[in-house]
Amino acid sequence: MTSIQIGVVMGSSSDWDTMQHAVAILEQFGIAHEAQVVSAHRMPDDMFRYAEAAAGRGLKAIIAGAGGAAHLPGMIAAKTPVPVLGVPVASRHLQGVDSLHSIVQMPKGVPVATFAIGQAGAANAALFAVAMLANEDPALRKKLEAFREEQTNAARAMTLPPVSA
Ligand SMILES: Nc1c(C(=O)O)ncn1[C@@H]1O[C@H](COP(=O)(O)O)[C@@H](O)[C@H]1O
Repeated sequence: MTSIQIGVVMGSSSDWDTMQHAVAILEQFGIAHEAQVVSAHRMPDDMFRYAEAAAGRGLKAIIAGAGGAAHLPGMIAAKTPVPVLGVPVASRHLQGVDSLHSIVQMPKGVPVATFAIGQAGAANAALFAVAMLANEDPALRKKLEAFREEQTNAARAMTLPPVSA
């Protein structure tokens, strides 16, 4: 059995709409992963246990998404040396600016790599995790290069509609 390489955690099942875009990328690249709800606020003991066990379990990175007072990524980072990639989930009242600020402004010494708010940020966090793994995995590096080439070709093929104004 392949051991889990990337952990995906989120503060609530309401974050899944956003965070599933990270999981979709990991699936596309065939990365062994897990996804679950772990909240620093609502289940702090579970969050501590998850973070404390991460390195011993062989996780190479943890993608952590949360909205509002998004302390989850930072608190996980405080309890593990495994790299934490933070995804700000768009919140109901402040559109995720609160989430972004909560995640990005970590004190010196406890870094969280912070991505953009929402689905693109979730997908990019997963692509970043893939790029990290690809440093040690030539086959994965090839897949990533093919993905990027496809993206480039799609952008080159973009056309614009006629002026309608
Ligand atoms: N920011 C956190 C944490 C945390 O940081 O530990 N736990 C839950 N939440 C966030 O609360 C929002 C609303 O959650 P509900 O929809 O469950 O009320 C979610 O975006 C979640 O990430």
